Amino acid sequence: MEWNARPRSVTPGRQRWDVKPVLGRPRTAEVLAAALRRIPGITDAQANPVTGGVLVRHEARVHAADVGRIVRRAVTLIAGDPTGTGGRPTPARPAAAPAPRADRGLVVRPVLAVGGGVAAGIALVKGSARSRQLVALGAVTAATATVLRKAWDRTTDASRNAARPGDERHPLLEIVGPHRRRLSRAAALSIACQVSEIALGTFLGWTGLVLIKGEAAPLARLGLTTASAQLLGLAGLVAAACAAVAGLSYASNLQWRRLGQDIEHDWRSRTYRHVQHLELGQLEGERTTRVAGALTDDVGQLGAFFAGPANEVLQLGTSLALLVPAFLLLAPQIAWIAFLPIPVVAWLSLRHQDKAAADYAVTGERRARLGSQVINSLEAGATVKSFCTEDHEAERIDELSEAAQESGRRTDRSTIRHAETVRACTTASMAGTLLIGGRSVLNGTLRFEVFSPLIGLPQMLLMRMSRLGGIVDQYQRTLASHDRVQRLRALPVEADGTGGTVDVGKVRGEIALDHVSFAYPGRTPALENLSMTIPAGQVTALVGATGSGKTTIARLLMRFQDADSGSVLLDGRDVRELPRHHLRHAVGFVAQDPFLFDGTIADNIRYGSFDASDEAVVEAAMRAEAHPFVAALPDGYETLIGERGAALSGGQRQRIALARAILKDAPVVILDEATSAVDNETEAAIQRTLRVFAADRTMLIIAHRLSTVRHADRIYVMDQGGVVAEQGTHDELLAQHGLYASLWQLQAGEPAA
Ligand SMILES: Nc1ncnc2c1ncn2[C@@H]1O[C@H](COP(=O)(O)OP(=O)(O)OP(=O)(O)O)[C@@H](O)[C@H]1O
Repeated sequence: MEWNARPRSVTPGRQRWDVKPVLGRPRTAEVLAAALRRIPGITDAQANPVTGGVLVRHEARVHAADVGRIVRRAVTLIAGDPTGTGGRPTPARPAAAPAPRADRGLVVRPVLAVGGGVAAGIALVKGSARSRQLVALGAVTAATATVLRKAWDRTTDASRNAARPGDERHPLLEIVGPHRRRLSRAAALSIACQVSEIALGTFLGWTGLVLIKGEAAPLARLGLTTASAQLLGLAGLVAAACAAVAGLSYASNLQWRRLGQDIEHDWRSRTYRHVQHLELGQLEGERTTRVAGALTDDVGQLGAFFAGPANEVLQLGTSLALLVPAFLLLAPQIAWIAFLPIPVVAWLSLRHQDKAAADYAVTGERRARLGSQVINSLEAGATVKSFCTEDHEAERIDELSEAAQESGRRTDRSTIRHAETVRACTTASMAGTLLIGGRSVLNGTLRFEVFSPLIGLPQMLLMRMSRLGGIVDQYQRTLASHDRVQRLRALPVEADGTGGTVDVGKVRGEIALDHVSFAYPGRTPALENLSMTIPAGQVTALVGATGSGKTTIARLLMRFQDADSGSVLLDGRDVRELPRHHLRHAVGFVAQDPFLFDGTIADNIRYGSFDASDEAVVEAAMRAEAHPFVAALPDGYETLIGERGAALSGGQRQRIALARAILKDAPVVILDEATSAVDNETEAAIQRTLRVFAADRTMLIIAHRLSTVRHADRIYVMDQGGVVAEQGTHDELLAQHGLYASLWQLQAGEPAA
């Protein structure tokens, strides 16, 4: 039989698999790896479409066999293999799986189990009816304890994600964070509400008793001797219990919802703050939609769990805490059947949880891809139309949407199947309680007065139990969301220099690169052993081949990236030692593709210099040659420019960005192709004003158009691999008859002198 996934090696915390469906399919490999990485407890996953190998790293406490099941399940979902075994007999545990945690329990538990089994056997064969019932109850309790213990172990293991090593708190406690007081308030109200509900159920049971038997003994003991007095008393009690249930339910629901909102707001603000301080390289390495998803859907899920399912869990717990002792005290002979569904349902939920982990991860990954593609296609509107590829884009979305729909359908199927199985179990148990309890009443071993009020109570509990599947479902989603948010929060923030402060007013602006080498991850070096000086108070230009590392130099100076070796110095101090904010306050930077925010022109010019006066804004715009076109707009500086400045031309956008940098008034200014989109005449005007602006500051101009830099004090001509091919003034470079001279000849159409 053909196989889809089989383990190649299994060592503690690490498994290698051969996975056929990823062979020669980079996209499938990517989706599988990303889906596996989403699963709580799996710290890393790589899939190689060339070799078909999948490497999974996981936390030490997650069992190797569980990881094996998850990998198979995810492969099955992605490959569409309905058997769920990868087409190959599934070994109970991958070949070299590590032994389960060695503890004394390995010896003690079997001994206890064998001893308990023998004792139970004797009681069943030789004991009385009562002892048989007690054995049944003991078995139910032991099964419940075992399954719940396993569930708890798993959830705590799953919570220890790689992002927070050493943090032993349960993820739910971590999610609640500082809102424990509200949680306690909400929990207290829920418990009170639950007690009222059980009281209401008991009163209704007593009402039945009065109607059938003519009296309810507990009420007679309260002095209500006649049936009509008891009914009247019960009416009052029922009304009071109803009012209490309604009031407490309202108050507790309000508290839970507020708790959910507080948690959501708190996590969103803290996570967004963290994201803002991430290293730029890290942020650029993450898909925007993925980050946005974590900040919206995932933090929403954290709050939603507390707004709903957490309350249900507590209500279920309270019902159990009240009903189990009540049954044990009053009707131990039917307690075992009333509570039999608990271990069964808990076990089913656990099994479902195993499957759901992989299902949700694959579904989530496919949805993320769909969302990302939708945004990409919408943003590329003009490109799509110009290439007439509307249908192609629609097909791409169709394909991704179908994939998401397919895995969503599978997830829904297994979730609904689980919920219905749980319902069947609880209903069967309800019927069993009625039959066995009824038989006990008939044969006189259970008094009707005791049985009557108890009949309705487990029903309430079991109805809640039937929602356990949904709660586990939500819990699973919450853990996965928590894990994704934590992974985002585990990305490193920018480290700050410790070499003292920088007084921006005193920065001279001398920049030096000293034997700098730098390569972007996985790429050949962008700069190799580069040394150059950018003197203070002068205009220096970088020109040369595309991809020769000009922008990279600016990024190293801004500390968007750090050099792999060598150093970048500002006024003789290594930029890595300076506080990033001080350094960036000292440098004005206009990027190749400047970003304009959705807002007015004035807001955009003022961005970062929020206290600047209107006059200062207009003056900066004049220096950037932006004023004439802004003044001609009907709303002038108050004109709204749309997302990314969509309502402006490329050249207009550049001038707004230039005005923003001018307003910043920094001692060092870097212009990276800052005027590449403006016409020659406007650029000449900008250069004239910039010459005045540059008089007392250091200016680094990166440009392809040589007319932009011909007046620079020094020009560096860069060549591939980040090396300086030539340097000098415009005239000196022309006289060299080298690379610069030929570029000039090409652009200006005039030969070098
Ligand atoms: N974020 C990035 N990740 C990986 N590689 C990058 C990244 N940015 C730039 N590179 C690579 O580094 C090299 C230098 O790029 P850089 O942008 O510094 O060149 P440039 O001289 O400014 O080019 P251009 O004149 O076209 O703007 C190029 O090979 C480029 O592909």
